[in-house]
Amino acid sequence: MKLLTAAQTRQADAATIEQEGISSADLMERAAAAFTDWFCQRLSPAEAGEVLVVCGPGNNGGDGLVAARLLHHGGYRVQVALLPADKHSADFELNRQRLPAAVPVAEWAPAQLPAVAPGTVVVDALFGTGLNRPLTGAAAALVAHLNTSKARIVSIDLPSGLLADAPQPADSPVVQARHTITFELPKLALLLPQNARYVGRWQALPIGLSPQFLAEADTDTYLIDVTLLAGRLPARPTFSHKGTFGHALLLAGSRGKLGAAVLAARSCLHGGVGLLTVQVPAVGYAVLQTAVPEAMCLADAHKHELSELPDLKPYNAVGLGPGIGQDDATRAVLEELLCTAPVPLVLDADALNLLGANRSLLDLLPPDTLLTPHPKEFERLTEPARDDYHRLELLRDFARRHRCYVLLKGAYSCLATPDGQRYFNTTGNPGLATGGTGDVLTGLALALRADKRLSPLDAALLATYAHGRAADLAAVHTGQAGLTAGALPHYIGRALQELTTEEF
Ligand SMILES: NC(=O)C1=CN([C@@H]2O[C@H](COP(=O)(O)OP(=O)(O)OC[C@H]3O[C@@H](n4cnc5c(N)ncnc54)[C@H](OP(=O)(O)O)[C@@H]3O)[C@@H](O)[C@H]2O)[C@@H](O)CC1
Ligand SMILES: Nc1ncnc2c1ncn2[C@@H]1O[C@H](COP(=O)(O)OP(=O)(O)O)[C@@H](O)[C@H]1O
Ligand SMILES: [K+]
Repeated sequence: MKLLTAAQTRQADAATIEQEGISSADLMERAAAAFTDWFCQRLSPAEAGEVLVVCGPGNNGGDGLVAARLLHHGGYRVQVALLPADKHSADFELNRQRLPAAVPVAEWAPAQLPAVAPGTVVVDALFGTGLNRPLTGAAAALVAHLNTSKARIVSIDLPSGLLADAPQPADSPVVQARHTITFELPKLALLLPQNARYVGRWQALPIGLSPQFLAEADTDTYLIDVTLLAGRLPARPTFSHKGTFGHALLLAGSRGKLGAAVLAARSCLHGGVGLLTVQVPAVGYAVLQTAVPEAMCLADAHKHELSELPDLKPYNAVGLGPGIGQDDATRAVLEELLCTAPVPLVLDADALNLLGANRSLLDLLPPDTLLTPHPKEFERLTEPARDDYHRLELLRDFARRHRCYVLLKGAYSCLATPDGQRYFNTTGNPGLATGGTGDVLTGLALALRADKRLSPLDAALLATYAHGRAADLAAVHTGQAGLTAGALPHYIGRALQELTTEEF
């Protein structure tokens, strides 16, 4: 699926209105009805108590007015607070007229803002995608008032004061919502860690925006979801053999960190690789042979660190990084790998830290290499980012300059491609915030990179999505807190199966 800018969202609204021959008020009714359905499914009138709908002057405020009417008809006790404004949108005016007289409406002037009791349910319909500058004056005062009230705030489309897809000063007034209910597609701002305290939990509700517009919209930013991945993972042919799915080499582990090698190796096998060879420091030989009997094992000459690169001819892909440490001998292995690599590479963890500490090695990165840094590792490869938008710029620049794929890991991991595209992942949960889950991702990405049937992009997209999906499947049984990296590989097969396409 595509991610649209605020401007494109407005165009999508307009295209839908034109193509369906409906009025903008009809579309507003549809959007607000979707919001109200969501609301009613979660809170009964008794649970909600008094619902305060706070409306701005534009169409976001119009959504709020429609929601107030629908909630009133649904048996909720509703009152409406209006932000004082000189002008209002036409659909705001229309829905102001349509509001039943039984719903109390008051303009809330900044000098005398009524108290909002703790626990009050507030529907925030002040500003949405039309926000074009940080809030000041009466709007800023109202937002500060709501934020200090301990109300339960639900934002329509966006937390008011938050720009949909652009940075803003850190001290801008923004509503702190518990839930943000957005329309059709998430906005970029909802995916960024720096906005988590405003957004709360978000959900995108379909409102039937023009499929034609969405299909044709020009974008470089996508969501990794089942729609995007459809047809990218071919089924395993009946007469396939282990050679069909490639032979991967995993270089991992050091003294005290052999678990990383075990996790990545198991994950690679569950990811469907044909053959796996793991090279570990000599101290890890018995560990690997016992813990992962399906893998062949090479013992490095060095007891505690990786110090030598085997002949790479047999392999379709090489993964380096999990648990390797940053010894000089291991840096030399990385350098040799970059200079000689005739095969696709996946680099993670200390392989990235070694690159960061030895920046001249970056020029040796073979094209289409996949790097999987978390934000700290990415910073070591580049520079400290001013904010999440700046980090995304650095990410795009890095992937372009080095002609590689970079997966910046997090709650919504973002894959940047050599041609400047960005893909945000939609699977996974906070259960993944535990040691070793990144090693599992490396193993899975290595398996898919070794599969000659997949492009570098498809391998990276499928690995990212299936890793998060495996965590979602696992959490059903383990809960999020009980999720361990060791449990994750057992769910990878099912996650991949869901994505597999049988050709007809
Ligand atoms: N048919 C449709 O299109 C549909 C739209 N939908 C809904 O519409 C929402 C977008 O509506 P919108 O475009 O009217 O913008 P909105 O977010 O209400 O704010 C604009 C108003 O705020 C003002 N303003 C801006 N910044 C300001 C600031 N810092 N401080 C103060 N004022 C500021 C600006 O005036 P300005 O001063 O810039 O002239 C203008 O008056 C969208 O999020 C969704 O909820 C859904 O119903 C689906 C169908
Ligand atoms: N809150 C979260 N929600 C979803 N995914 C998460 C969250 N926290 C971490 N992850 C995922 O877990 C993995 C952690 O990787 P990493 O930080 O390298 O861990 P480790 O080094 O311990 O293996 C990444 O794939 C990341 O996207
Ligand atoms: K809002």
